[in-house]
Order: sequence, then structure tokens, then C-alpha cells
Amino acid sequence: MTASASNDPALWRGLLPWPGADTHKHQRGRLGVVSGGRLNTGAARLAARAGLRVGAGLVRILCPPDAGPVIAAAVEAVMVSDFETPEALADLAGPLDCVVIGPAAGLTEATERNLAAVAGTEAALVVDADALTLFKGRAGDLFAMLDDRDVMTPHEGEFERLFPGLLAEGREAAAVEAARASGATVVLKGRETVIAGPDGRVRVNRNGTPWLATAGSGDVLAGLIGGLIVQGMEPFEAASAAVWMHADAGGRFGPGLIAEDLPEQIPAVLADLR
Ligand SMILES: NC(=O)C1=CN([C@@H]2O[C@H](COP(=O)(O)OP(=O)(O)OC[C@H]3O[C@@H](n4cnc5c(N)ncnc54)[C@H](OP(=O)(O)O)[C@@H]3O)[C@@H](O)[C@H]2O)[C@@H](O)CC1
Ligand SMILES: Nc1ncnc2c1ncn2[C@@H]1O[C@H](COP(=O)(O)OP(=O)(O)O)[C@@H](O)[C@H]1O
Repeated sequence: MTASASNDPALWRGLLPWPGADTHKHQRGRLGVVSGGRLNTGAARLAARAGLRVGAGLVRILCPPDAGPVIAAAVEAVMVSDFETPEALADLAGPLDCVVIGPAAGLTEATERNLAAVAGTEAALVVDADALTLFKGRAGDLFAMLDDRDVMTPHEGEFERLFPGLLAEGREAAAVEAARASGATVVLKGRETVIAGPDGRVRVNRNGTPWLATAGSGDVLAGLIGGLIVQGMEPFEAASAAVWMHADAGGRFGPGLIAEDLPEQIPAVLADLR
């Protein structure tokens, strides 16, 4: 049996980061998002915009050279840097507080090398999508790169690829075991998203809405988590707050929601939480 709590704002509202009168942007945290190639940049742009909206002071998309002109033409406040090699990516990630990697990254050796590069820096990680699926059948290789500052955000399909059969124990017990085994925070997404910490803490999120079942919605969540981590929230609390805010944003917009709409709801979500 696990002792679970519903993911209620009362648990983390007092931990939310607000800028002080003298705060400058670097003190609000620096987030990186690794993009896929030129035909696969939307996921990173969604995550980056979500990170900015939730309060990260600076957000930089890190991309292969072919994607640079595509991304630069499609963002304003988000910054863009390109990299040719994993070593160059590590140099860019080094000064950042957290890096999101996986959305539309591609199921390639390059993605694995890029993950290893950012994992070797001081930046915390939010590992999603292709950076999870890549490790189907060899999850230990992924866990060896993670620590307790990192967050994995699998949907059930991705979770099954990393932890075959574990969901049969129930979603909550499965997430707890996944966090223990990986040493990282696990966000098992779905109608009721489960947030589990490597120390055994677990919360079940219950304000979800099916309007969130739309392409790119998970990319926005990854950016929200990263955006709270860079502002100093610890990963389990950042994940809890981000999952609730993401669901609240979806519920506010309702019918017709597409992923692009979610970051635009965050100011109202934050204002009400404040
Ligand atoms: N704007 C952009 O640039 C966007 C880019 N994106 C990027 O596109 C890439 C490929 O994405 P993807 O959707 O094909 O990969 P993935 O989610 O693994 O699905 C593969 C199979 O897994 C299953 N499955 C899926 N969800 C499940 C669930 N909840 N619970 C259980 N099973 C589930 C399902 O299998 P089925 O049920 O059909 O048998 C499905 O067919 C990836 O890089 C991603 O980041 C997206 O983020 C969108 C926005
Ligand atoms: N029926 C649903 N009810 C509540 N939340 C949902 C539902 N379907 C999906 N979601 C949420 O939407 C997001 C989808 O993420 P994901 O599957 O990774 O999408 P993508 O890869 O397209 O970004 C997750 O946060 C998940 O919890």
C-alpha cells in the first residue's frame, strides 16, 4: 500500500516562486529546451513558451543547425542557440538550471548522445517523449544518467516501454516503484496523473480534463515543470504544481483547446493561485 494524497494546491501554493521587487531575469532561472530537426521544432517551441509563461527568466531552445532559422523565425522572447556536437550542447546546457529533452527529438543515436551530454552537466533534466521511448527494453541505461534532481514524464505507452508489466500493479504503485527504481521523480500522465518521488512520496492529480488529449499537450507540461524547477522548486513539488496548473489551464479553455492555448492560460492560473 502507498500513502497517496490528492494533488491539491494547498500542498505547494506556499512554495510557488514569485519575483521580488529587485529580482532580475537571471535570478528567475534559466531553462533550456532541446529541439528536433527543422521539421520537428513545434514541440520544443511549445515547451519553451510554457516555461516562460510559468516564470522562468530566460528560456533558450538548443537545436541542430538546420532547425535554427526555422525556430528563430517563430519565437520572440525565447532565445535560440544551435549546436553541431553533443560537446557543444553540453557547453550550452552548462549555465542552465534545467533542460527539457525528448519532445520531437527523434528516436536516434543523436538523441541518446544529446541526453548523455546534458545529463553530464549541472542542469536538472525533464526527460519526455522520444528520450524515454529510446530506452525501450534497456531502461537501466536511462536510469544510469538520472538522479534525484531529474523528472521523467511518461504517458502510459512510454511507461510500458520502460517498465513492462508494471502497470498491472495499479498506476499509483507502478509510479512509486518506477521512481524508486530510476532514482528520479516520475510523472505518469493520464486522466489522473500520478506524481511519485524517488523518496516514496506520491500524489494523484484529479483536476484533469479530456480537452488535454491533444497533440503537444504533454510538451507544454514538460516546459511547465522545467520552468518551475529553474525557479527553485524541488522536482517533486514543481511536478505537482505544473500538473495541476496544466490541468487547470485545460479546463479554463475547454472545447477547442489545442496545445498552443495552454501557455496562454497560465497567467490567469498563476493570478488565481497568488
Ligand atoms: N508539435 C509537435 O512537434 C509534436 C511532436 N510530437 C512528437 O512526435 C513524435 C511521435 O509522437 P507519437 O505521438 O507518435 O508518439 P507516442 O506518444 O509514443 O505514440 C506512439 C504510440 O504510443 C501509444 N500511445 C500514445 N499515447 C498513449 C497513451 N497515453 N497511453 C497508451 N499508449 C499511448 C499509441 O499506440 P496505440 O494506442 O495507437 O497502439 C501511439 O500510437 C514524438 O517525438 C513526439 O514528441 C508530439 O509531442 C505531438 C506534438
Ligand atoms: N482524458 C484525459 N484526461 C485528462 N488529462 C489527459 C487526458 N488525456 C491526456 N491528458 C493529459 O494530456 C497530456 C498528454 O501528454 P502526451 O500524451 O505526452 O501528449 P503529446 O506527446 O502529444 O504532447 C498529459 O498531461 C495527460 O495527462
